[in-house]
Amino acid sequence: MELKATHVAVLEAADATEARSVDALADDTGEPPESVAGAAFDLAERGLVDVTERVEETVELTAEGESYRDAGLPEVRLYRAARDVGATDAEAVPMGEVIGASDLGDAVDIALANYARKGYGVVDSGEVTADPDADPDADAEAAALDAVAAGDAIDEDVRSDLERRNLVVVDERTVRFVELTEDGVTALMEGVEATDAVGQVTPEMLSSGEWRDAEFADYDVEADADVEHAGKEHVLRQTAERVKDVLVGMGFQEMDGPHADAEFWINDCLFMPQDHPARTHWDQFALDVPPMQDLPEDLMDRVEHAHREGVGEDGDGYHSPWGEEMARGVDLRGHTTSLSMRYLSGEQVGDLEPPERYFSVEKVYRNDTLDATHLLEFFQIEGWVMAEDLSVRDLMGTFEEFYAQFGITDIEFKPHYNPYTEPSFELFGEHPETGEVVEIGNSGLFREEVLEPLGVECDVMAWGLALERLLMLTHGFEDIRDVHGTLVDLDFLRNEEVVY
Ligand SMILES: N[C@@H](Cc1ccccc1)C(=O)O
Repeated sequence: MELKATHVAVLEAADATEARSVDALADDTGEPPESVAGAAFDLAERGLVDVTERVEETVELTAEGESYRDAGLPEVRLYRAARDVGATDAEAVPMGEVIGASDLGDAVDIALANYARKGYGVVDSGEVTADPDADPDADAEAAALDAVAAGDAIDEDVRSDLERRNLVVVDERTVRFVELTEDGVTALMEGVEATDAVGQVTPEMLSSGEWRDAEFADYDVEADADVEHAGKEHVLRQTAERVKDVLVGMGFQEMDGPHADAEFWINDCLFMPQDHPARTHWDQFALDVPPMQDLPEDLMDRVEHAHREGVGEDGDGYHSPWGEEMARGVDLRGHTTSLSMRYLSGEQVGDLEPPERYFSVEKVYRNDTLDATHLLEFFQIEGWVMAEDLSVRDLMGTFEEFYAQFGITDIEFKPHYNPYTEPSFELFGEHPETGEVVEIGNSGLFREEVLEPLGVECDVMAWGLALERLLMLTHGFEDIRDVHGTLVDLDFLRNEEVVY
């Protein structure tokens, strides 16, 4: 039998009693592993060898993982500090005191993000408890960091927690093994010879004229070609564009505005009291930049009045503190309702006359804990309709019409509370794979306390829907990180076409 030289070398190096790895064969033959793998696949097609594959994983500590292995996990250090200053499960100690007693530095947020999850205690309203029964010496994640450093296997669940915290990285590689078949053994016994047929012309062959006498190997027109993955629009972007088309088709115009905005537009205009828990850095990202100067003074006065005294005849404000300084602070917007406020106030495109419809499909930022259904930044489908005499039926009808365009016809509504809408409704849809009911949006009719300062005299119904959740319902994936970030499902992103 005549074979190409690499094929002969691979066949001779392969064994009938032991599957040998491509790397081992590459060492023996002196050929690069890719050529060995290519030859092995050709030989397998002729039935001379079997090729099997195995995915091998290696787990390694990241620099951050390494640093916690030395200094201790931040939540463990927080727990020890809390116990040192006398916290128990019944005795909460102010956060400042606990942090002061610790050596946490900028690891405080990381400590807090993991503290309760691991049962060390509770962090609430700036105070920390510490469960005396918790045993920091038995911390499974700390033990796993040591195990990884020693090259030992660790528990799957702990591993995914550590991966999520970016304390370990898992590398996967496919290892191929080649084993001689009976036909391969027979072929070797009968004798295989390397053809001197040339597979590829080289520049040297051309300049020396050697090509004239060479015998060329047949060109295999049936051989598999490499798959080239061209750049393409991300499925989320495709879906965003589709959402825009649908809303434009329903008569809406698009809004645009700053990602980093004054709290005034993000919160104060929305009648969110300045001491509302959602306005702390636990929930939103504050920016260390100068306060925003450029805010409409008269609107600010009216908003302040609504907060302090309320609006209308029997209105009653919050009687809680309200300060301009906080209103001028700049945050990454936690919702795009800040854009709705800018437009409704007339600041963005001048005064509006009903009926008007506006939308945006834009990014928002929240200090959430990353998990299968939460991201720290995601796209919100914001929208509002300004018209006389709107009712809950109009709101529901609009959603039914919108979601039907995506094949979703079983939307459910649940009464909800927002400081800025009354009534308010959360929207839910059924996950096509798990059957679970997933929250997909939040909506309502803006209150007088919001509309009057803005100078809007008719009704406004409004909503914020999550684009990623819409995609979960239409495509059935269960983890939002399949489309975002470092854990994305590349096959899905490469091959999925968005057709609604
Ligand atoms: N801002 C709300 C959504 C919403 C917008 C407008 C009115 C009511 C609700 C959210 O982010 O959840």
